[in-house]
Amino acid sequence: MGEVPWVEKYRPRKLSEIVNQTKAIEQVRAWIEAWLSGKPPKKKALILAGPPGSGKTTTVYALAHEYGFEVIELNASDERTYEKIERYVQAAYTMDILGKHRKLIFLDEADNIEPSGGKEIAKLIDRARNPIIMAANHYWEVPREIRNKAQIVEYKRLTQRDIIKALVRILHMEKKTVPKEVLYDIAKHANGDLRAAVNDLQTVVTGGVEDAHEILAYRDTEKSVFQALAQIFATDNAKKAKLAVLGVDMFPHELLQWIDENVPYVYYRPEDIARAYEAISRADIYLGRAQRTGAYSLWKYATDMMTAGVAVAGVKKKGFVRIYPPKTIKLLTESKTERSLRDSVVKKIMKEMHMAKLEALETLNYLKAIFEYNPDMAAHFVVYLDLDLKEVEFIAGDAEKAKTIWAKSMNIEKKLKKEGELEARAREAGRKIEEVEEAVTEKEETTEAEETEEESEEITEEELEKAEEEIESVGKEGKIDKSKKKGKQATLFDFLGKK
Ligand SMILES: Nc1ncnc2c1ncn2[C@@H]1O[C@H](COP(=O)(O)OP(=O)(O)OP(=O)(O)O)[C@@H](O)[C@H]1O
Repeated sequence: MGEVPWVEKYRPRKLSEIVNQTKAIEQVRAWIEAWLSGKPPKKKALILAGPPGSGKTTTVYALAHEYGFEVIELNASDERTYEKIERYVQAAYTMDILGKHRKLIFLDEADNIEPSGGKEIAKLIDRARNPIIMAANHYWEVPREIRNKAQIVEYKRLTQRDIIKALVRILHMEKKTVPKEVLYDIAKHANGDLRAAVNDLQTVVTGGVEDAHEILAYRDTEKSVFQALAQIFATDNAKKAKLAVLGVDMFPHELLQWIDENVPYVYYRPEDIARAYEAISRADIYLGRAQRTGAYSLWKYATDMMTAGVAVAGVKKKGFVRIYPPKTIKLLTESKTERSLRDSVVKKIMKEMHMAKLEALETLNYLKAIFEYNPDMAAHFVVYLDLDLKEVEFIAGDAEKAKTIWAKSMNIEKKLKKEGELEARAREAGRKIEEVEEAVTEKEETTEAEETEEESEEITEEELEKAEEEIESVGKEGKIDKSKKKGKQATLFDFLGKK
């Protein structure tokens, strides 16, 4: 039996113990008291909206505890959610004869509800005889029909100070200490997520503080791989396991290593371990095939196998599961610089090619192949994506190759610059010609009847010649088709037409 997860052990039992969410708690209290007064509030559902680990779930359980409700917890990604809500939505509101508690329906991850499900659930809210509370990280992703029927309660992102205070309290109760800088590091990396911070603290304390830095190095503002793995290993629900890796900033083969190495810590029965590795090996086959054939659409199936396939492999150990970073691969030695180079290249691909992150990661693979085999084309990408030399070295994976590509890209840049200048000059010449022509027209219109033809000829002739020279010089550099030159007027109109 594993150790009890500290996030559960130290979850506040009373609303008053919830840190730094005073306004939210007040709103929740007022709403539940309206239910208890016998006259349900205008909005029969609440949406607790805010970042992960800010106290939403904790609020629901503390509320139920204080006001005597039984929580019926449902997950939006569960296929049968609707059915289940329907069952409870109409359940007796008062305590029943068996002395059971009133029911409070808690629907987590409301931002994962499909729009069609949203309509159905909105209808159930209308009929509800029990309080319904939903939680969501992204309020605007909750279906509109549900948002219309629910009161929003906002949860703040916890500050580093809040997090440190909570961690110190836990350490005190556990009679443990960790160096101050580790504590600060945990709080910083948690990015307002107290659950992640408490899990990190337990990992560091149980695993020894020496490797704290190594573990914390993987935490960043994106969803951490630790959280994703913890979710995969905590569920038997295939859909939930698949969703867990969304937002994890990793290639599938890296993720596979993480899952692979953690399987033995999660499963203990040999047959379950075997089943999990079966799923992993299938994922590996898909990944290999994708790599060889360039059919990166296979990544999706690989990811499904390694998440959902592993999650349903058997009976998991109870309690806190410590997730270990993989030891056997280069991943660990991959320096921070390399990771940040990859991130910057991926960002550029996303921006210039209007792609989502996963597509950009796939594209990076194609680019790697192009940089390996086709330096000319690679050079065009360097210019197009505005890559710097370090990024080129990263994609090419070879300093010599990178140099060749870089030199080619410099030539392209030069050519483009020259073309740009030529175009600007051509535009300028065209502008001058227009000015002259306008002057001529004006002159013709205003010329007195007795004015000689010669005089007007004199002015235009001189100006036109100048403009012609300009065209001539641009034309020499290949920008103007001189074959069209037939005479003064013809050349001008040709050129203007070309503009
Ligand atoms: N404001 C808070 N005060 C005290 N403890 C908190 C607070 N927020 C989070 N925690 C701690 O972090 C853990 C996770 O919190 P909780 O489950 O309430 O997060 P959540 O907001 O529901 O997150 P998610 O959106 O990921 O479900 C809890 O066990 C609790 O110990």
